[in-house]
Amino acid sequence: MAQLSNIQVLTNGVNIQQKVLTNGRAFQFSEILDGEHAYKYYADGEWKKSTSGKTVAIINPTTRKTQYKVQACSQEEVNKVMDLAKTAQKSWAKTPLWKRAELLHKAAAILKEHKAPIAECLVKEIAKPAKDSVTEVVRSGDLVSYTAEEGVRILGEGKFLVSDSFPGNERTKYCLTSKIPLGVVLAIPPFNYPVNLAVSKISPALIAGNSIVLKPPTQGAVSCLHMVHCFHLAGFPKGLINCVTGKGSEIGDFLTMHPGVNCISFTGGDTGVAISKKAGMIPLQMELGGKDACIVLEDADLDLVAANIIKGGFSYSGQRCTAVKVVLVMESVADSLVEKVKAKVAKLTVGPPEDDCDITPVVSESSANYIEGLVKDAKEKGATFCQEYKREGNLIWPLLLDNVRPDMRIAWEEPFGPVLPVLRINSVEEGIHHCNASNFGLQGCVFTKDINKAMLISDAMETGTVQINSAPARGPDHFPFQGIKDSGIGSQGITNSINMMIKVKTTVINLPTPSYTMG
Ligand SMILES: NC(=O)C1=CN([C@@H]2O[C@H](COP(=O)(O)OP(=O)(O)OC[C@H]3O[C@@H](n4cnc5c(N)ncnc54)[C@H](OP(=O)(O)O)[C@@H]3O)[C@@H](O)[C@H]2O)C=CC1
Ligand SMILES: O=C(O)[C@H](O)COP(=O)(O)O
Repeated sequence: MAQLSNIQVLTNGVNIQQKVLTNGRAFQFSEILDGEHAYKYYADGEWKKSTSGKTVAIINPTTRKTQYKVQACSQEEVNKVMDLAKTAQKSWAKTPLWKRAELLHKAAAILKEHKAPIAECLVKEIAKPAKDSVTEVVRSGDLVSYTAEEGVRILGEGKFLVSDSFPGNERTKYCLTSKIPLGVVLAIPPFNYPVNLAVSKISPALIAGNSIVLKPPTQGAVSCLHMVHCFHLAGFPKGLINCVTGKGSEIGDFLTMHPGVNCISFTGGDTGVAISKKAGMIPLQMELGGKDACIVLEDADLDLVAANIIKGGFSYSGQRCTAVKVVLVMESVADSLVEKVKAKVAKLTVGPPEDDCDITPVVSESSANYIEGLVKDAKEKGATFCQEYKREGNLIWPLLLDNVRPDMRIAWEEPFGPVLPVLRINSVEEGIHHCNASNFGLQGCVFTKDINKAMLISDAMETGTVQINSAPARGPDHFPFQGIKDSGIGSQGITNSINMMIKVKTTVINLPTPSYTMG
């Protein structure tokens, strides 16, 4: 039986008296609980039970048993939340920028203070290794603070234009531009970074004067609800931040096509392509799948390449959009590289996330089945297995597939799991051709000591980012992050997200006669 106790939290010099639930090892915020394992949703500054009377189960990927339950919010509740968000946004837009920033800094501090219980939810919901789970929460707090600072700088600046720079005009018009919020931002993050990819949408929206409706991924929802409670404790106005839970397949369309939504920021898979087709005339920020290629030239430092392939291809069991998803290596160095990678794969630890293993169970049984389908296809078509294929439940042992050919599915599809294909190439052009023939274009990387060649290859690769001599990565979080083709619309990164969540408004002062300053 869980126990209630009072814990004093010191945040930015402010004492917050809160009730927490001590469950043996970790503790959770009691207000957000509905019973011992179910959670409420958040609207109008309060934690509520859905009137639907239904809940959605969150399955622990390791035990494959129900770990938590969240409310299955109804369409009426979504309608209410949209109204609340619209009203709250109007007054928020009139809140001074420095005050918005102050609240964000406070939320960031509270979030970081609660890194342990939130990380524990990540371990249980998405089987992220324990240390990486803590890192995700800390990184999220830093992202929120950085956004507050960047927002103060970006949004505090407007433009002043004069008319006589355009042919045919006298200096009779002064144009003042400022940056205004869009309204209600709908934020939909994916399972693999539920906290980080939620705050990367929430904080730019808020600093720019927007309100938020968050629909967390089902796997990862409880971590998100804890994160939202940190914003609640920081003292944001009622109705400004709302979090509705439920299966995307059930309430997703209703949310994304809701007339109350003024902007959608989405990260996930093909669902994003469907949303883009259905959404109305509103700004979209879409961060979708990837098939990030790693091109290895003959002069590359193969030890560096092998280390980056391990980090890039196998961290969080390959469940990152920026994971290395295909290695394109020059035939002359392929044997040597494959041997080095094989040796490192053998050292990866495999097991539960609680033990901080390198390879942990993938998020769901359906995901594990999908990965297995790609492995079987590669086997039938003659790929070389560098390790024996092994699976127990959702846990798949790391697997390097050599001599993969373009007729195999794994050459093109993203496994989102710990299975990495190696294609041997005979020219740089062949590598670039394979990379550009993909329907994805998120990131890619090239390994060579020749910076001139690296630049030419980077320019030729049709991807949003190319990393030279390192594995693909989104971070640091203020760097621009974007995909082309089916990998996305628009650009993320703190600065770009703030700019995406505003509109420019101009006021033109028309003078009766030309006026030249000091003229
Ligand atoms: N480029 C990037 O940054 C990233 C890309 N990905 C991609 O996402 C895939 C796996 O992540 P996953 O979370 O499963 O991605 P999904 O696209 O399945 O889900 C992403 C989010 O969308 C929600 N959703 C599902 N259906 C709808 C709908 N009809 N309308 C609105 N929202 C909906 C999900 O909710 P629910 O969980 O309730 O279904 C979840 O919150 C990978 O294959 C990868 O390609 C993942 C992470 C990052
Ligand atoms: O969603 C993802 O997979 C991330 O955007 C990748 O982030 P990372 O490169 O910082 O791990």
